[in-house]
Parts: sequence; structure tokens; C-alpha cells
Amino acid sequence: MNNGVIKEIGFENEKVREYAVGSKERAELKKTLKEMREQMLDIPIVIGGKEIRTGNTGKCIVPHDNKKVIGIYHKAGKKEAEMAIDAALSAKKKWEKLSWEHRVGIFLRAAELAAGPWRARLNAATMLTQSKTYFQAEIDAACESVDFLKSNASSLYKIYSEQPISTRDSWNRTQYRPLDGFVFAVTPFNFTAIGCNLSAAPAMAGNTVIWKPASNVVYSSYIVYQLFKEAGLPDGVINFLPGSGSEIGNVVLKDPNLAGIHFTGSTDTFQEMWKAVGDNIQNYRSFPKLVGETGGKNYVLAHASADVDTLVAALIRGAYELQGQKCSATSRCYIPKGLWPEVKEKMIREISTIKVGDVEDFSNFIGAVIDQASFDKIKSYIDYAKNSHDAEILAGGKCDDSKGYFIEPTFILTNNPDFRTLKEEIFGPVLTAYVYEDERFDYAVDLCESTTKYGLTGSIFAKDRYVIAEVEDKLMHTAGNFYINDKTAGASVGLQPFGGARASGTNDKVGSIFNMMRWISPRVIKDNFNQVNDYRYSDNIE
Ligand SMILES: NC(=O)c1ccc[n+]([C@@H]2O[C@H](COP(=O)([O-])OP(=O)(O)OC[C@H]3O[C@@H](n4cnc5c(N)ncnc54)[C@H](O)[C@@H]3O)[C@@H](O)[C@H]2O)c1
Ligand SMILES: N[C@@H](CCC=O)C(=O)O
Repeated sequence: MNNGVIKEIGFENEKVREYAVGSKERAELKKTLKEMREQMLDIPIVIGGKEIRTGNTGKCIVPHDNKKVIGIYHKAGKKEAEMAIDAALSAKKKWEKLSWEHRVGIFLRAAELAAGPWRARLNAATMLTQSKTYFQAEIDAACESVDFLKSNASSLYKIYSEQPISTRDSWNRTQYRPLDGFVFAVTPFNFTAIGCNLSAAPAMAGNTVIWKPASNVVYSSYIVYQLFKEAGLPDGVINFLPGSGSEIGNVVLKDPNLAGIHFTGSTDTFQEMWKAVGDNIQNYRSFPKLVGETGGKNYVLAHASADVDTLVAALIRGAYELQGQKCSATSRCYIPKGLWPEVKEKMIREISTIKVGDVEDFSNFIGAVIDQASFDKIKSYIDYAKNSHDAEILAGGKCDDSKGYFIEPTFILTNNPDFRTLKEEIFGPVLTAYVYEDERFDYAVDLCESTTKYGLTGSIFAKDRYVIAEVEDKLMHTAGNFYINDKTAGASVGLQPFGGARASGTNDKVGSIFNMMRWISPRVIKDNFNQVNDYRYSDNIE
């Protein structure tokens, strides 16, 4: 069939809804929350379109009401991992031959459903599963999912349009093949949209996928999976495989047909997976593409010329939104001594106004952290600071897991530039400040550069443009996303393509052309119209 060439319509971000009191969207979200809370979802493994229930189950728990179970999910083991590999390989034959307009059309349909009739379900599931406020759920589950799907479509259009030069006597064309095998998508707990994107992006490029969602968010991940099915995703293209990461990984990472890993999660997990691939390198048909976006220890550097109110608002949003469980969350800040009294006073005052609690009450600004293990880990860092001679808790510090996994937004001051909470990723609502002498600004710049192994996000707050330009240059390798007078979190697809380097990942910029390039294997075809029938170069013949 001869397809015409689509004219791209361009990418625009999905508009964030406000959920104002009395609005239709607010009423619909509240109603959906209530319905989902009252139902008990029985979540299967889905392989080659078939639902499988192993009977080895895990619970879907509401973090802000931690006795409340809203679903059970069936865990995949070795046998199901092997079945998923077979299903992905068998679906590949038909899927990779389907023209790109049809493949992408499915995901653009999913985007429209997510923006419209599925919006409340996606957001409510995310509020219940990840304890996100209505606002954090809206910017993640609805808007960022839609943005990823649409932006990937637009990136593919650009990639496919990129063709080599043809001449009078030969045509050259690039065929954008999918990878020669299947892709393993492994996703974290903190963003519903990341699960959506990591499984969809390789599939949009013609690959078949095994998707392993994080165990504490199988519920919201399954809603995304159902959305894809509703949009017309054929059986076996994405296989949904909840279960233990190491058990499933042990099978999938050793398979000769592993062609790529699309990962987001902690640095340690990605390093483990990379090692497993290295150990098995001689057994693969091709070199698997490894894409992994990992942890962060993101800094705010304030200069003496910074505006304090802007700085304080950015520190609070950057550090405490979503309970500090964003890879991009601000977790360390460097403040000049001259500004410190005002910053300290305003931070303490503002933090005391933050409402923590059940996210189903829309007036709360933050909810609970994801599970008991996270709660215990974050609390151990706070206890460490409480018991240290080098640090003082200026605000927050209380933890209570009796009803939900609640941790107060916590602000620590340390006089030790190497203090643990300035170095290690905590992944909770904990911000540590270090105060430097005003005349030692260069030293503070060096601390941003050298204190941690990560390189994800960072911000400079200053009015002085010479300072901003100098810091932007000096801190070039400290952040894949660098902000000037803005918080370290909240990148939007298409506007600030996201990802970091160093121990923060492979920096393939999810949702952009750079990421989509990883899921294709170009083949260049030369069609020669001027065929040679003598091997001699004509100039050499006397
Ligand atoms: N850079 C980014 O864009 C970005 C975005 C979101 C989250 N993160 C990072 O993610 C982390 C939080 O998420 P998390 O707690 O879900 O991370 P995690 O590393 O604990 O888990 C991520 C996924 O890996 C799976 N997994 C664990 N061990 C595995 C193995 N051996 N083989 C295969 N899969 C395995 C888990 O089951 C889960 O699905 C933080 O470090 C955060 O900074 C980074
Ligand atoms: N892209 C998101 C973070 C994703 C990781 O958790 C941001 O920029 O805040």
C-alpha cells in the first residue's frame, strides 16, 4: 500500500486543569476516587493478550491510609517471564511491519482518551496509589502521559523525515527498523507517566515490550495498561509483568533476544542491571541499548543578589512537593550568610503552614511517602541528623506511620559541607542547608560540583547576570537540567527535555528525539541506477 506523508501538526503541552471548587472536573475526580476506593481490583499478568493469575499475590495499598487495600495483583515468576519473552517475539513479526501511522495512531488515540474520558481514572488511581495531591496527579498521570505520547509521535515524524542525499544515478534512503529483539521496560513508583512512556516509546517505534512496573504502583500502572488496550493496542505488543524485579530480571536480562532496556529508578538497580548485561554480553544477538534515568541529589545555589521570596517559594515547592519523591527534588541548598537570617525565618514560617495528610482532602499540600521501607529509610536520615553534633533540625522532623506513611517536611541546617544528608539521595521531604560566607561564593560553587556523584538537576538564584553566566559555565557537568531562578523540579515534556548524567543516568532525555533514536536501528539502502560492468577505473586505461 502507498501511504501519503502526513504533515506534522506540531506538539503542544496538555493544559493543566485547576479543579476549582464547584468545577465539573473536581466533582468527577472526587466521584472516581470514591468508586475506586470502594472496589477491589484483581490485577492479572497480561502476556500475549491473555490474562494470567498465578495466585502468588501482592497488595495494592493506599499510602495515606495504610490499612486500606484497593487491589491485589498476581506476581509473575520465571515461567511467566519466559512466556512473556515468547509472546513479545511472536507479536514482533506483525507489529514491526505495521506502518508507523497505524502504530502511532494507537498511542495518539490513548493520548486523547487520557486527556478526556480516562483523565479522572488515571488521576484518581495515582492519588490512591502514589498518595499524590490532585495537582501532582494532574501534572503527572494526565498531562505528562498525554505529552509523552504526543511528543514521541512528533519525534518519530522528525526522525523518519531525516533522509540521506540522493543523486542522479542512485537513491539513498534510511529505513528506521525497530531493534532486533524485544525491549525490557522497568519503571519506578513515583510517576504514572513514566510507566506510560517507558513502555509506549519503544512500542511506538515498532518494538515489542515486556513492562515490569514497580510493585507498589501496580494499580495505577494497570490503569495505563488498560488505557492502551482500550486505544487498540494489539496483543503481545506490550506485555504487563508485575512481580519481583530481580526474579523477572534474572530471566529477561539473560535472554539472547534482549535488544534494549528502558529503565527509570535508582542508580543501584540500574548498575545491577548493567552488570548483568555485561556478564551476559557474549550471548546476545546484538548489543542491547541501555537507557536508564536514575537518582539525583539536586542543589539550589543562592547568590547574595538573590530575591529571597522567590528563593523560599522555590525551595519549598522543589523540596516538598510529592513528599520529596521526585528524582529532581531539591535536597541540598547553599545560602550566603548575609541572606541566611531572612531565608531561615521565612522557611520556618512557611513550612509551619504546609498541610500534610490524606490527599483525598484537596486542601493538603503533601501526602504520605510510598511505603514502609521508604518511611523507615527517610526517618533514619532524620534521626541521624537529630543525633548529630554537625546538624540541627530547623523545621519538621516528625514521622508517624500509624495511619499513613506521613513525614513532616523537614529542614536541616548543617555546618559540615560533607554531611550525609547533603550527599546521599534520601527520596523524601528532607532539605539540608549549608551556609557559606558571602565572600566565599566560589567555594559554594565547588561544593555544588563535588559533593555528590549525581548530575541530575540544579538551580542558581541570583539577580547578577555575570554571576549567573559564570555559574552556568562552571557547573556545566553537574546537571542535565539546569534552572535559573526557578525550582529544580517540574520539567515539562517538549519544553525542558529531562535527564541527567554522571550517576543520574544515560541522559537520553525522555520524551524527546534523543530518546526515540535509541529504539531504532537504521538501515541505509542504496538503489543504484548506473550499474558498472567493468572493474577497471577508466582513467587508468591507456
Ligand atoms: N532520573 C529520572 O528521570 C528519574 C525519574 C523517576 C525516578 N527516578 C529515581 O527512581 C528511584 C525511585 O524509584 P524506585 O524506588 O521505584 O526505584 P527502584 O530502583 O527501587 O525500582 C525501579 C524498578 O526496578 C525494578 N527492579 C529492582 N531490582 C531489579 C532487578 N534486579 N532487575 C530488574 N528490575 C529491578 C523495581 O521492581 C522497579 O520496577 C529514585 O532513585 C529516583 O531518583 C529517577
Ligand atoms: N521530570 C520530573 C521528575 C521525574 C522524576 O521523578 C521533574 O522534572 O520534576
